[in-house]
Amino acid sequence: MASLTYELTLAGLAVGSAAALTGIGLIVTYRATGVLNLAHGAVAMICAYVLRQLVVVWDWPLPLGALVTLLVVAPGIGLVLDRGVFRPLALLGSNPAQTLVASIGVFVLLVGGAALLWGVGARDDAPVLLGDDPWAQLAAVVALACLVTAVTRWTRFGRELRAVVDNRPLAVLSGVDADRVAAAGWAFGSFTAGLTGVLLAPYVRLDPYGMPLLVIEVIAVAVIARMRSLPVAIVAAVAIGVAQAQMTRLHPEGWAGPLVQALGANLFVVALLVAALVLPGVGGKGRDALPPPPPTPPVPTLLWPAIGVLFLLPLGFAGSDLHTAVQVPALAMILLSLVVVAGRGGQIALGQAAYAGLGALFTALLATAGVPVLLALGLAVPMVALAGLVTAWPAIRRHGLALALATLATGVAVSRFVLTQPYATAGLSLGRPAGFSDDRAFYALELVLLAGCLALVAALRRGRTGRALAALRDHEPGAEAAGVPVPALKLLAFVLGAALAALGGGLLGMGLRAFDPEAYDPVRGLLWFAAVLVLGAGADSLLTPLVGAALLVTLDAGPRAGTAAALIGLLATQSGRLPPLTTLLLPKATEPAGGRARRHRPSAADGAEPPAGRPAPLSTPRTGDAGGNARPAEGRTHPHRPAPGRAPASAPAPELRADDLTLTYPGGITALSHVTLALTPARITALVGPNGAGKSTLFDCLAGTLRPRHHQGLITLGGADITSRPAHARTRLGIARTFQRLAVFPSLSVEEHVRLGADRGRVRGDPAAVERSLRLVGLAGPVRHRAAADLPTGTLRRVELARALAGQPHTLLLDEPAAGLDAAETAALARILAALAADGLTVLVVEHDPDLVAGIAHTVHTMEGGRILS
Ligand SMILES: Nc1ncnc2c1ncn2[C@@H]1O[C@H](COP(=O)(O)OP(=O)(O)OP(=O)(O)O)[C@@H](O)[C@H]1O
Repeated sequence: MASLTYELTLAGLAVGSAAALTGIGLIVTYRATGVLNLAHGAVAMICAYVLRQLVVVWDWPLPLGALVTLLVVAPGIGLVLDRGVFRPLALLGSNPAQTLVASIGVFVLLVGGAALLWGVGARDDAPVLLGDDPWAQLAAVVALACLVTAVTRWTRFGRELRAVVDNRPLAVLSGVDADRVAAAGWAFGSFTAGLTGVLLAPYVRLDPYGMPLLVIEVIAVAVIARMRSLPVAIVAAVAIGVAQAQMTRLHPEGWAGPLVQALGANLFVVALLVAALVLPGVGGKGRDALPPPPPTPPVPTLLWPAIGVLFLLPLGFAGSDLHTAVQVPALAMILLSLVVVAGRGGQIALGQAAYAGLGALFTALLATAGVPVLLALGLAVPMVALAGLVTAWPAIRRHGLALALATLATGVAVSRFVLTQPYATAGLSLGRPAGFSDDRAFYALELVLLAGCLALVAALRRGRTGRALAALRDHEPGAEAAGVPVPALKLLAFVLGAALAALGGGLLGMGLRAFDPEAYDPVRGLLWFAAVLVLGAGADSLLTPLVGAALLVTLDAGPRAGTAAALIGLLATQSGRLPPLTTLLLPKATEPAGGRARRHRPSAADGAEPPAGRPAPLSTPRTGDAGGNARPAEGRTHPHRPAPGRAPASAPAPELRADDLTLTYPGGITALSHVTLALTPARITALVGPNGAGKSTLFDCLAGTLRPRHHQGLITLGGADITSRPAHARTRLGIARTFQRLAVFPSLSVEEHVRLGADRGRVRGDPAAVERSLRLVGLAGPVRHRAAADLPTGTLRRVELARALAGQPHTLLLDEPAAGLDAAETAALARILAALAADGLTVLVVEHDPDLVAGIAHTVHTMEGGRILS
């Protein structure tokens, strides 16, 4: 027994060493470049193939082949990735989500390229480089980690690396060549990937798909090490490797047996899932969502019948052509699911293949149990939607890269623990519905279902939910401030995406007349995600799934496997620099306004259309004595002159107050210390003070962006405790806010912004609310149809204000509303705020502009050092 334990420990050490090596490479690349390289495993696979080519096919001596592979090819790949993909992206100022898409592109490109060059079959003749002594492998890994640590601690390069990691712009200003540091990071990272590949190749299946995915699972090790600590990465890798090996000894009876065996073979997947869902580490501060789409024109109405005809053409096909075409509508539905989640919702969803696979699996299970197959599919879709709810619930709370990893890990886990396990898939049969067994009839059925799904998604995109999803994608805190329940909406996107993917997956299985887990491999999920982004889901277009499915199926049916992956991967590596390809099918973009752009010449009669680059002043007339000139005395009553665009106040506004708030940030800074503040209803309260006084923190506590615990103080509205109410719920209670840094949604038009506010505010369903708000801020002219991306700051401040007012709040919180406004615009703003207060609105203004404060505020509070002084 002891010797078995030792043998298994040795086996675990070998796996753990390879995992540790991957962890070291990922961490060094991440530290030097900020990129979590999902393509690390694909580089490992390419290097393993190259060594095999040199040594086995071309008969080079092993040491020479190894030297060339590890010291020339591997670092060379890293340098090419740096120069050709990631540095240009960094120069464009890409966000982490774009970088992640590019690394998925590299992954898909290398997998497709390897399939094209070496075929998809597994090779079992990879040369053995180091022998199979795990202690030697572990020693090599520890030596490498020590070397990296020594270089970073004690060399000039190491100091430069640490400077770049801490603060890249400052390091560059201090004369550090950050590009050189990044290039070295890429070269080293690729070297470790190459070493992992050539060490692992003799012991795992060397094929284009298997090894890259194997290495992706090992990202767990780097996440556990918080993308920082090499010793933690090594210990975690070895511990998981050894635990995984020891689990192979366990053979419990009954149902647990196969599950424990699956766990023993996939412990790194479990670790990745737990690490991505629970541990802090990667992402966090980065943008959660994919970037807003570039401007695209709406699909011309005439194009749809043409596309319809193209999709009807295969009904005239026969034989293998028709059989191949059967896959297109099914795949289009899966890609449509990605348009909803990633295109409109902006969420990075890398596990969509799993939902498609579950759709096919549940359909097959029900059909095998005797349920008619069409009914089985109908039942499978809500079942997978439920699975989507359960799996997305923990993932949606993650941000940035962690969300990407969580969805990827979920997809891989479903694939490893369900789709590929005999206990779930043995003895399954999957056929086609009665009456639709021949390819032509089945294709027609698919077309009907696809048309229904397209109509459903089109309706969703046009309505409230579509607007809210686009807002969520463009600016999450802004969407929340507009009353959008962000977690629930993300969940809805994932659930809807899972349901559509399940329908497509089920049809794909029926088309093939079998449940084939390979059709739903996680690598395919990455390919589909990249395809949708490259072809235009970034542009959020319904054309994308149709074009994408036709392209992928056609290329995959060609003579060379891997063509589709290589092409999509190549395009994805250039994402951010190329327009989405489906836009090439469309006429040139004019004015992007959520598909409703209209060309319109400005005229005086149009209202307040601002001249280019210079917005017109707000349209509110001077009201009372708060017109921007005279300072209203505290407690003085204004003549009640309602703002012309605002519904008359019905009841007095409830009082919003903070009581005894004390808030300390994680770094130990006490931003608020026993602060009490009450906003007098129907009055303007200003909060002033030096930088760092705590104004924004107090503002965020009132708005719900920050939620103190109860022992840290109380926030009440009309006497009711709202301390734990989230921001969107406070918006619905009538507390609207704007942001210090503009929170607008670039892809939405001015009018859509205001509609969003009206959809989710205190008063909903008032048909006049949108017009009133637009008129109030002077945006009722043709400018209402223009996308926010095209407008200057002054106009956008008015858009934000109109959005906030459209829900008819009783309390308005404004964080530096005059930032970026010129004198005329500031005076106009003062007039409108005075009119709003005269109309019964409670206003809080955090502002640095003394003139604005002096002109409008009834009460001025000064803050300093986290306290209210007066
Ligand atoms: N997320 C955070 N983590 C840690 N410390 C923070 C955070 N946000 C603010 N602080 C610190 O809390 C203190 C109060 O900051 P706050 O932004 O509320 O001040 P402010 O008066 O709004 O300043 P400004 O006018 O510059 O916006 C400052 O010392 C700031 O550095």
